[in-house]
Amino acid sequence: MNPKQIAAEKAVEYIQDNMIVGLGTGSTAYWAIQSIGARVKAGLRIRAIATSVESQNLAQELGIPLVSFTEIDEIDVTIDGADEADMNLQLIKGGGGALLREKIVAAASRKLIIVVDESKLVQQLGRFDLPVEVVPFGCEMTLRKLDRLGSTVHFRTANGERFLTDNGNYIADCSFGRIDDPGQLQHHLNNIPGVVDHGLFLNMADLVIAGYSDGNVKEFDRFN
Ligand SMILES: O=C[C@H](O)[C@H](O)[C@H](O)COP(=O)(O)O
Repeated sequence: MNPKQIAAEKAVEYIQDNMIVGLGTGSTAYWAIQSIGARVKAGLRIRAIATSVESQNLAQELGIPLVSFTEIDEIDVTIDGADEADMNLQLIKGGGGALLREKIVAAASRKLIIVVDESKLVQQLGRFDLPVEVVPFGCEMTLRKLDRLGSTVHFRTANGERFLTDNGNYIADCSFGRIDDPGQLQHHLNNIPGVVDHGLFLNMADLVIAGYSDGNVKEFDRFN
């Protein structure tokens, strides 16, 4: 079994009957959705809310019942991936461009479980370029402001075009190098008009589950 699948299947053990479940996005969350789909088929009764069109489509294919925020105001548990997780459970997310919906879902969740393979565990955030979701209007100006924060920035592209998020925005990938003070960076990013949100998920994760290539799985909580 691959390490992503190992971590994802461990996380799915936390799901119980009657829960509202947040479905993450990406190649690790994919395995969690597959495993939830198999449990639903076997009789598990849950309702789910997806963090992207891609995850929503997968959930529908697997017969997982979906709800929207008009019907619920709290999510019991969300299982999502990450691009980096440090030992304080601070995260960089958004490598797949889904960070905004992921953050909305994470902020509505009583428990956020992050599933990763061992390569995502870092001492300090910043090796992975920080994805920032930017409104198209004035985006060149917004990019300059991100640049002035000390990053090397470029718009993400896909198939030769600017990558568009599910929300119709662009992603600016920002290379800050080692991020010594994520809280301060978050504050600066939140103050740039045109920045919708960014991939720093600070003090949001309750548990990180890491899968290892030797078949092991480890759980890290806030207090480790
Ligand atoms: O926008 C995408 C998400 O934040 C993903 O959860 C993150 O990029 C990790 O994806 P993967 O599990 O494919 O490495």
